[in-house]
Amino acid sequence: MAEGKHFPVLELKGVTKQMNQKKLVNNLSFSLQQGDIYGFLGPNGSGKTTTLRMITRLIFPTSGEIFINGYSVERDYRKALSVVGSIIENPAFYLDLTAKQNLKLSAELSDTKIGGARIDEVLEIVHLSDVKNDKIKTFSLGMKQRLGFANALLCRPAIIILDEPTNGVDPAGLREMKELIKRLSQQENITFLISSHMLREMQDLCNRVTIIQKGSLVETGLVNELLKDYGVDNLEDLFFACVQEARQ
Ligand SMILES: Nc1ncnc2c1ncn2[C@@H]1O[C@H](COP(=O)(O)OP(=O)(O)OP(=O)(O)O)[C@@H](O)[C@H]1O
Repeated sequence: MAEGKHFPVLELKGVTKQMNQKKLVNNLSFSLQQGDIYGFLGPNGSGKTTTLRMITRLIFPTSGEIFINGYSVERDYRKALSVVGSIIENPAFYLDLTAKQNLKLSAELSDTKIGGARIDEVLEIVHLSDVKNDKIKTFSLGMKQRLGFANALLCRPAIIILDEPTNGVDPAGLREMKELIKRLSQQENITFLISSHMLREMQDLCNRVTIIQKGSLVETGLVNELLKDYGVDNLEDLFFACVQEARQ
């Protein structure tokens, strides 16, 4: 962590992304504290993926700045991104290699030094030790998803970023994923930022939400407090109350 004072694990300060005269993300500011599970919500095309891609430096903001543990993603990206595990695009694994071989390859490509013991450790955390020597082509989608988590865990991240992780996952896989996220948040104190349209699942999982629309912040805060403020009892109603209010 940057020296001196306590920083949010992730902080966006007035971040804007403009493309072809259009503001895909508009002056967005919010911050994430350690150990929380954040839902990142918004209608289709509201700028969630664009924001997550800026946080992980796949694209650059037009203006504004992003900090991770106090380090600027633009100016100090090695330090900033060394604590980020992300699953933004679908994790692409080599189907003819085993789970362990895939993680080994990923570890070799990483900026951080990752030993063989850590590879075994992350496979254990996601309960894939028994099949670590099986080829990925024999894996179910749920197992591939867990391997994606194992891959994100390799660098001992402070934050894991997930872009619509529930897409195509069956109910058993969904339950497994939610349990895994809760366990990692509690036991490893990992912060999660999860973009999703599955509001019921997000209600089970998240203690905080950030809602955006047309690239702009609509609401951010503790789920329980926002439910009270808006006089609703579930995240779906909260979402529509926020998004409709912003439309007017
Ligand atoms: N490379 C690009 N060039 C121009 N416009 C883009 C580009 N990428 C995304 N957009 C536009 O930016 C807006 C925000 O897209 P983004 O994918 O960030 O939204 P999202 O909230 O993740 O949407 P969804 O929930 O549908 O995944 C959309 O209008 C999209 O068409």
